[in-house]
Amino acid sequence: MPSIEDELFPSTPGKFKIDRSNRQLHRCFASTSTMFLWALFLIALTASYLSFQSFVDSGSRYLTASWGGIQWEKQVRTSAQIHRSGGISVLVTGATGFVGSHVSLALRKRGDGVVGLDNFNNYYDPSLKRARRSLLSSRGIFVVEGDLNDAKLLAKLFDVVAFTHVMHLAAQAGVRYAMENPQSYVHSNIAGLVNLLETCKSANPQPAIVWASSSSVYGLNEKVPFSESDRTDQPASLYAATKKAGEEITHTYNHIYGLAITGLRFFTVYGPWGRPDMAYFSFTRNILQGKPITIYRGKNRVDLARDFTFIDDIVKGCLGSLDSSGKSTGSGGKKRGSAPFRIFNLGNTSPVTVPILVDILEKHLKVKAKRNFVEMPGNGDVPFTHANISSARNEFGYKPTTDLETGLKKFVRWYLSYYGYNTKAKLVH
Ligand SMILES: O=C(O)[C@H]1O[C@H](OP(=O)(O)OP(=O)(O)OC[C@H]2O[C@@H](n3ccc(=O)[nH]c3=O)[C@H](O)[C@@H]2O)[C@H](O)[C@@H](O)[C@H]1O
Repeated sequence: MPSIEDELFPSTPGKFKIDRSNRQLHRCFASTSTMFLWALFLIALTASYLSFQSFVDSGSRYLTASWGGIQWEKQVRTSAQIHRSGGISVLVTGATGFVGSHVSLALRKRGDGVVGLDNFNNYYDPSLKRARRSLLSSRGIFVVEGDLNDAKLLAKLFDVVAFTHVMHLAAQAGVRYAMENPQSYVHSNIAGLVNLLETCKSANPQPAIVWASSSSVYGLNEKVPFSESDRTDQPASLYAATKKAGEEITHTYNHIYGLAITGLRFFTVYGPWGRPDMAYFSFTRNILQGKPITIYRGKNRVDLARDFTFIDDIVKGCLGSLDSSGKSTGSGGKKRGSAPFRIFNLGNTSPVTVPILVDILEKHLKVKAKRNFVEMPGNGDVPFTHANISSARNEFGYKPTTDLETGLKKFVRWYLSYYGYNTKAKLVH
């Protein structure tokens, strides 16, 4: 008599007898077809479960995510429309950030198509980002709320619009914050960048990319002014290291996939709608509130200096870079020929010390600062920056025109009005 095991597993090796009766063979075929039917049933069950799961997944994504759907696609398409002959269609990442919002408005003003992308993170007060978004929205610029690391979202955006250019400004900024939250720099400045490049390389047509590197890549370089060919292998902060890594990563995408890429080394950008984490901004807030400000000093009490660059000059540099970017040569992930790979300094060429910056703020705010000098902590800061801008000038006519005095006057006027101070610098609400 066959055992229970034989009945259930008739094909178990070593259990078949060569000399079988017809009845045994019949039972064997019967149980094989039963198994076959069970297998079919299980496959059908699994397939219907999986499709139900994907229905639930996509359904919940549409219910919870802030992107997707017919209406959303229409908004993206409308925002990307070009309104001038020879215009470009640009995906601006970090569109509700400081530089991103200014560049988006400038592109829109001259008739280019602009779609923004921003994750509205809370590195600094997101209400400022929302206010910038309202401004963009009032000019017809749609900002998609989403993260650079969302590959599906990026692919969808390129499905909906054949962007000619990407202005990549989304990043984890700030030199000193890198010691508090190092992972956020890796997430945005490395992983997010690679995700974006992956999407761009596969797009058909491939866009040209202009992106924000940083003056901080010069790190401990002491040769002044800083030229693009100077050494950048001594970063002083993780922020700087991720920006330097970005320059290397973009090079590989240019080399392998034929993406046209321009990296811009911004030098301490300031101005209206600026970043609250930066010194000129937080100094203004503290001075108005009667709180002390901390001013770092270098070795031997040497003042720190920055090549502070006004936002309008940076915007001109960004537009010049986009217009002279050249074309990517690849399509669908295949390189067809070489494409431009460029890196430019965008600075002001006239460094100013931090105490002088404070003098100017005091003058415009009409309030004395309570200065507290401390030795520069070893937290990633560098003693000075100074840009040589001849490459950008030769390539696309970059010429900064705003000195710190004029630029800070514009910033202070904006600050007082945005935060509701009256002319006597008192908080109204
Ligand atoms: O060019 C860049 O690539 C970077 O520029 C900017 O970095 P930084 O040049 O360090 O600007 P910022 O913080 O305004 O400090 C200015 C000066 O004030 C000093 N500083 C700062 C804070 C303080 O409390 N006291 C002080 O003396 C400080 O020691 C420094 O000397 C961007 O933030 C950064 O994201 C990146 O884009």
